[in-house]
Amino acid sequence: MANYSVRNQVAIISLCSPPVNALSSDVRRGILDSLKKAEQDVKVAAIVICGEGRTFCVGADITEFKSEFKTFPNLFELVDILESSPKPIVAAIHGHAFGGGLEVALACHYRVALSSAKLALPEVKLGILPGAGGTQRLPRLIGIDSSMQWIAFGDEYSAQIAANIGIIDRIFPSNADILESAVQYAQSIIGKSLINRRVSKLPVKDASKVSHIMEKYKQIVGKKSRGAIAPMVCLEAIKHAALLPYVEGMKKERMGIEALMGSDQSKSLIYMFFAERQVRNWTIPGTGINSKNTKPIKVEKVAVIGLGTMGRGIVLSLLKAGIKHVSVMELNKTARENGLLFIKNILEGYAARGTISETQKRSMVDALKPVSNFEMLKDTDLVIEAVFESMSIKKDIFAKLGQVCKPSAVLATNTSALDVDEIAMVTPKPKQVVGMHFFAPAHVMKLLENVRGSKSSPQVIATAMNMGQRMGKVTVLVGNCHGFVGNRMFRHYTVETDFMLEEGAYPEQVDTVLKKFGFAMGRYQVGDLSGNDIGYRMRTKFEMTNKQQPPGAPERERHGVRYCPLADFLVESGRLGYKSDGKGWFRYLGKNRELTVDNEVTSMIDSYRRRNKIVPRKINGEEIIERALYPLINEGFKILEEGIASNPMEIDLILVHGYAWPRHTGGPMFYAHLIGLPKILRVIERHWNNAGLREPHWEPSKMLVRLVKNHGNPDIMSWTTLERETVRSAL
Ligand SMILES: CC(C)(COP(=O)(O)OP(=O)(O)OC[C@H]1O[C@@H](n2cnc3c(N)ncnc32)[C@H](O)[C@@H]1OP(=O)(O)O)[C@@H](O)C(=O)NCCC(=O)NCCSC(=O)/C=C/CCCCCCCCCCCCC(=O)O
Repeated sequence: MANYSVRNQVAIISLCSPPVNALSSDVRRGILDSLKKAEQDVKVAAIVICGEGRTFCVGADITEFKSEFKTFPNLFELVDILESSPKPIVAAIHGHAFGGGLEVALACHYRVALSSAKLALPEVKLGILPGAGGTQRLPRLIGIDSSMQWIAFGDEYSAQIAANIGIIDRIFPSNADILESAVQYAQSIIGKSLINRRVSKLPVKDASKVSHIMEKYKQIVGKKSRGAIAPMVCLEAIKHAALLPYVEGMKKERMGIEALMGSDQSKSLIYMFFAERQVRNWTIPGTGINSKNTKPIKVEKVAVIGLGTMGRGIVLSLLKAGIKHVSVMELNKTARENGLLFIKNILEGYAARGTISETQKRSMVDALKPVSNFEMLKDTDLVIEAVFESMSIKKDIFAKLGQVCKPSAVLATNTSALDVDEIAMVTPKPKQVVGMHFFAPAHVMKLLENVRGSKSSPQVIATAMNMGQRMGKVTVLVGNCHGFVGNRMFRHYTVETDFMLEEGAYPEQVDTVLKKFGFAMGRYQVGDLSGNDIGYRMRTKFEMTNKQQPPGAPERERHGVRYCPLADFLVESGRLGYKSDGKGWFRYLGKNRELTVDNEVTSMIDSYRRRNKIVPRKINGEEIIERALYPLINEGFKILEEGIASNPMEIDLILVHGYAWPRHTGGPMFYAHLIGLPKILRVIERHWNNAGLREPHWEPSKMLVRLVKNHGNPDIMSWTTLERETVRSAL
């Protein structure tokens, strides 16, 4: 709804729909009714639209997208009604003016804002476009070039930047009273002509350059938003602002939003939006323990052990989170000096770019406390161990931590696959131990996979979850198993793509198909970028690599299971990827590391096939997608079945934020839901029937089988509940 009052000739329409004043049908109706009152009241000479509570308005109510967003007044009807008002309207912005909220502001005749306010047209991130005139009004205010930048990427901008380019007419200090300031501003414009204040009537300044600008953004969007439809539709709509009168441009904008709204990509992106918020409400399956009934321990002093790649990133994340005391312990002198230098350089970079102020930088540097022995960690609240991935080294460290740290200290291990319970058992209080699996580089990557050990106490889990959120990470709580959620699932992707290489595909073909699906890089380029030796080291631990096999052992089998050694050959011939002189699955040439197909790799694959009498066959794109992605989905269901994740959203967040799964498909589980579970199961069963135990990753998840058998193609939101009911009724 909207509240209405009048103060000294100024009508105030305040949006009132906590927590973020989304433009639900009630709010739109409230604005319209209030506007009518203001227009009819002869004592009113100007109008202010503001937001109650923490923000101006975050845009259309996303929860209404399925139904109510069309009811009168629709948002695009409302903005035209506002703009045509005979009385001047001032938008008073604090907090956020996002999406439809900014479109409402653009339809007002003046816009004022607190300096702390943020503005954006982020609809593209939900797979739609600003369909309430945003693509037509913004170019008339700031030009085609800047509009494409704002709308095709959907990023937020400060009120000051918005003022610099002409969106905001007046900025007030962040501690000013926005309503009071806006009312005074409104009084100052009473009686002024509105001729140049109706944005839809303005010309587009850089209209003549539209083709050139369009080409530029098409290129950028093609690279940055691979496979996403909405950014291109946004660009098209903005182009029409330059070429057509407002009313005609609006028709094009309408066509654009009609094409996008309800599309699979938009559904996926909206699902992601809610998943990112839902994940804060963590729960331990089957226990009743959750974020609502468990309080974290107060954390003021944190320590990080190890200043290698992971440790450095973790320290930076803690500093950015505002932790004022971060002890860093690295016993190797060179690693310590390099690590500290790296951290300081990154902070310098943030300050130079204005991401943090000089004062913030200084206080972050002051917060760094190098320590040289375990004793110095005795009053630390949270210790994050980030040393080399070796069980014996980690156990050694935890045994020492268990002796010196105070009983309430939370002891976290940053491991990507090791058993958290085994590490915990060397301490006197295993309930204080938890896993915190960061992704490299930890100060950049948004994902944190927190691992609950079988003994971790609820309070300790809550503390790790809370710390992840303080660091601004998408923090997902998972159970303890080999590889946790992400690595456990992703392994199948690499295994099955390698099998396709054996059978007839080549790395460039696989990568091209995966990029078309939306991955920023294909499986083989990712291997080259992160280093093919990482997987090799892991396989070495399980005595699987080519070199470790006794003479005469079957080349295509390990421990009775199908195996493809091509990745081993690659590493054993020194082709680790980018880092080994640009040689990996591909060759990377020149300063720009241009990816090229390397005949040496092609010959290696061909001669391997000849040696093993494999007659290569043509593998099409559909088969590549199914075989690369479906085993991973199957594993996702096994993870749900075992309670390692408590719902599909958690799995999807992990794959999207940690493994670059294309966001616009919603992650593997949402993608499975879009494809339909019966089809997914059919393909999995076909492979399983053909391969059997030689390819165990195709063994269908029991949960998936049960869901399809009992419910056909149930909605993703009901999967875990239906599974629980089925299992309960079977007991
Ligand atoms: C940055 C934020 C604004 C704030 O962040 P933060 O402070 O961290 O708070 P959050 O935790 O994120 O949010 C708090 C709670 O609020 C909920 N929330 C947030 N935004 C919305 C929203 N827009 N709608 C509903 N609910 C919202 C959030 O879920 C939290 O809830 P909870 O506490 O977890 O329960 C951040 O919130 C943010 O970024 N929000 C999103 C902003 C955004 O994306 N805005 C754009 C929305 S889309 C829009 O505005 C579109 C406008 C054009 C519509 C055109 C309409 C015309 C259509 C006609 C065409 C007809 C087509 C027909 C086709 C057919 O027939 O089908």
